[in-house]
Amino acid sequence: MVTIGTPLSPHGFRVLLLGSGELGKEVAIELQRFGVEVIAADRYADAPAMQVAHRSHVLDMLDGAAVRALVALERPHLIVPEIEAIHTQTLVELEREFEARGSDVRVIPTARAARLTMDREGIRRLAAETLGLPTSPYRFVDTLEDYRAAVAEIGVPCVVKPVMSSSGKGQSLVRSQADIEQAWEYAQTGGRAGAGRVIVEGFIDFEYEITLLTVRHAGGTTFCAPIGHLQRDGDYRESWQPQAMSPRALERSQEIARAITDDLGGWGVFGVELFVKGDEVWFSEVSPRPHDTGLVTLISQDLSEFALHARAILGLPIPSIRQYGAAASCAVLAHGHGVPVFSDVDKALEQADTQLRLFGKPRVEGHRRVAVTLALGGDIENARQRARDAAAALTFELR
Ligand SMILES: Nc1ncnc2c1ncn2[C@@H]1O[C@H](COP(=O)(O)OP(=O)(O)OP(=O)(O)O)[C@@H](O)[C@H]1O
Ligand SMILES: NCC(=O)N[C@@H]1O[C@H](COP(=O)([O-])[O-])[C@@H](O)[C@H]1O
Ligand SMILES: [Mg+2]
Repeated sequence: MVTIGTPLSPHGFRVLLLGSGELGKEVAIELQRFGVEVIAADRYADAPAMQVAHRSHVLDMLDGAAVRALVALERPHLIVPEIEAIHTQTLVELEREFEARGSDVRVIPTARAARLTMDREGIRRLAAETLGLPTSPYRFVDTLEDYRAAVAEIGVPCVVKPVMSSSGKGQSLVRSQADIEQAWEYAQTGGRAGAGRVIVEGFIDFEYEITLLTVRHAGGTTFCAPIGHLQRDGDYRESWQPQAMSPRALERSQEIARAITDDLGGWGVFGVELFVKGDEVWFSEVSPRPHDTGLVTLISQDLSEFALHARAILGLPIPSIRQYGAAASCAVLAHGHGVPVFSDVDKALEQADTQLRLFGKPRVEGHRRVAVTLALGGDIENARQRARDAAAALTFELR
C-alpha cells in the first residue's frame, strides 16, 4: 500500500532533490502532480527545479557535512540525486543509519548506485571487471607521466575524460600525438570537481549510440524503446526514439542494461548508454536517474522518463508505457555571458506536433543548455528536422 499525505502538513511525503537542473524540474513537476512535498537543492539559487518546488536550499553538495545538515533539517522520505557531483559517501553513511534505525527513508535508487556512478572508475570497474560486460579498453591515471604511458598503450584515437565530469566537461578526443598534452590540460581544468584522476578510453568506432531507459519499479524491470542520439564535444545535441536496431543488438542491449541495473538495485529510471555496431554492443556508462537524451520522452511516450521516475520511486505501478512513434528532441545551447531572453517563441511552435521547454536557468557563463525542442514526425528524419527547425526558429540573447 502506498500512502501519500498532504504537502506542507505534518503528513506530507517529502522528496529532497539533490540537483535542480532541467531534468530535476520535470521530476519535480511529476511529483507535484501526486501531491508530494518537493524540496529542491543545488549549488546556485533559482535553479530550474527550485522554481517548481515547495522550497529550496543552496549548498555545496560535495560538502558531506552540508548534505548531512540538509537531510537533518528537512527529514525527507526520499533523497533523489539529480547530478553526479554529490558527496555520495555521506549518502552511503546516511542510508546505513536509516537502515540501522529501521526507518524506511531511501536514497534513490540506492546510495551505492549514486556512489559508483559519481566517479567513472566505480561504474567502469563494476561493469567491465565484476560483471564482465563489454566496454572500450581503458586505463585510469593520476599523473602526466602515467597518462602518456596509457595513451601509448591504448593507442590513438582515444578519449580522455576526468573521472568526475558530465555533459562532456573536460573530455577530449585524442586523434594524434599532437593532441595528447592539450587533452590532459583540459581534463585537469574542465571537470566538475577540479583536477585529478583521468580515464583514457580506446575509441569505439560505433555505427550509432543509444540510451536504453530502464525502469526498475515495484512490478519489475521495464525497458523503453531505444533512444538514438547525436553528441558533439561529449554533450548531447539531438535525440530520437525509436532508434532502429537489429533484433540481436536490441536483445544484447537489454541484457547489458538488466545486468548493470540489477546490480545497482533500487527503484527508478536508469539511462544505460551503449555503443552499437551491427550486432555488437558495448556498455559506456549509466545514469541512475533520468537522462538528458531521454528528454525526447516528454513527447514520445504517454509516461515520460520523468513520470516513470516519479512512479517508480514512489512504489507506484507501471503497467505499460505507450510509445507514440517517431519523435525527436533538439538541445538549445547558449554561449556567452548573461541572462537568457527568448524571442520568436511563437515561431518555434508554429509547426504541428512540436513542443518546447525553456528551462529558466538564471544565467549563462560560457556555454549552457537553456532549452529543448520536441517533435513528432512521420519518420525519424522528419521528426529530427522538425525539432531542429523549431530550435532554429527560437532566438535568444544574453542580457
Ligand atoms: N570510448 C569512446 N569511444 C567513442 N566515443 C566515445 C567514447 N567515450 C565517449 N564517447 C563519445 O562521447 C560522448 C560523451 O561521453 P560520456 O557519456 O562518457 O560523457 P559524459 O560527460 O558522461 O556525458 P553525459 O553526462 O552527457 O552522459 C558519448 O556519448 C560518445 O558519443
Ligand atoms: N548530462 C547530464 C545532464 O544533462 N544533467 C542535467 O543538467 C543539469 C546541469 O546543468 P548546468 O550545467 O547547466 O547547470 C543537471 O542538474 C541535470 O538536470
Ligand atoms: Mg554519457
